[in-house]
Amino acid sequence: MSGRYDHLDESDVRVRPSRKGSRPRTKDRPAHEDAVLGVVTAVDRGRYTVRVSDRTVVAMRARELGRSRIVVGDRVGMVGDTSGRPDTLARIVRVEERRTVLRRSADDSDTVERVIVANADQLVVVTALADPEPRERMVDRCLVAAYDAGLDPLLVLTKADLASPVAFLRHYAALDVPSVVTGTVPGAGGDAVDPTALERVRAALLGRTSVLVGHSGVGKSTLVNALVPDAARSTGVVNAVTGRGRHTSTSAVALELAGGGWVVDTPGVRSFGLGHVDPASFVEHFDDLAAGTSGCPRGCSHDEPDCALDAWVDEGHAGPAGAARLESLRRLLRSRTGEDHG
Ligand SMILES: Nc1nc2c(ncn2[C@@H]2O[C@H](COP(=O)(O)OP(=O)(O)OP(=O)(O)O)[C@@H](O)[C@H]2O)c(=O)[nH]1
Ligand SMILES: [Zn+2]
Repeated sequence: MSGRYDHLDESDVRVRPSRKGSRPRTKDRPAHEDAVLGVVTAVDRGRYTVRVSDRTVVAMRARELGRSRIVVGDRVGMVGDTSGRPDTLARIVRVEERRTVLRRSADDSDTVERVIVANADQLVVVTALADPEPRERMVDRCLVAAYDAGLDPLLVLTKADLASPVAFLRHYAALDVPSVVTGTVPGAGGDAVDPTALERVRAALLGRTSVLVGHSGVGKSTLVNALVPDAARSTGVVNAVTGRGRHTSTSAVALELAGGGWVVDTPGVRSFGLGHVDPASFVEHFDDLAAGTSGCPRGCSHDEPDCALDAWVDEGHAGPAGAARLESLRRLLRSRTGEDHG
């Protein structure tokens, strides 16, 4: 980003719609000092849907932005017609620095990573307790992706009306991953999410930008529809065949929660390529273990006989949960590789 705006924070930027028909500014004036700021909520074939405080603007990218990608969650500055009226088109002239980036690569050996969501706070891993059976390995991989991206993980366990969460949650006890259990009201049809459970989910998402990921059939759409009843309308994309408000594109879309916060649905994302995750930096997410790695051989995978973490844990430096924490760390590290991409 240009250093020209370093002295500005968001509240300094004047937000006003540009007048219709205003002329392009001359080259030597500060570029786009009157840009209107917004958050990208959807991307579809070169058209960006951008939420400004009280309106939704459709924009295209200005040529001056070059090849850099703009993704859901990006905070952007726009010029041109930012009124949001039908058939108007604004121009995105800058993208603010990203606080976090959630990436995916097509698979573990793929070095081409794509940012899928910018500026998210939380990665919500939606897993059914039954029908389909929970896939621990896929959950592990999502947790690795969350830690790596600097997002807080949250487990949302659906279909508690069909099976108990106790056994599944045991796998995650040592990781201190927060979880919310939800289900539908028995006998009320598959789509009536239990209101008390829904409130717990809502509370966990309030005021934050949360990216939802989950395997097909786990009840992600059911949950999104319950959280954002007008989801279909607000995305403006309704499947012509089913009419059920399914996204026809596979790109992420951000939905605004009543009360504040965003839910980012990622219809096409079932897993994350984790080839870029390095064991040495990953262990830093485990404060109690990271300090014990100073005795490790150079380039230690932390999952080999010479790893110093076994002794560290045996000597009690990581507390009573140390052994379980180390086992969990190693399980997550192993989930990076292998065939099952969930
Ligand atoms: N018993 C029970 N059924 C549920 C629950 N949540 C969703 N379902 C049902 O599970 C099925 C799948 O739910 P969806 O919300 O479509 O799942 P999804 O995760 O969006 O899956 P895709 O549409 O394949 O992406 C539907 O038949 C729902 O009615 C739940 O908590 N309990
Ligand atoms: Zn080690």
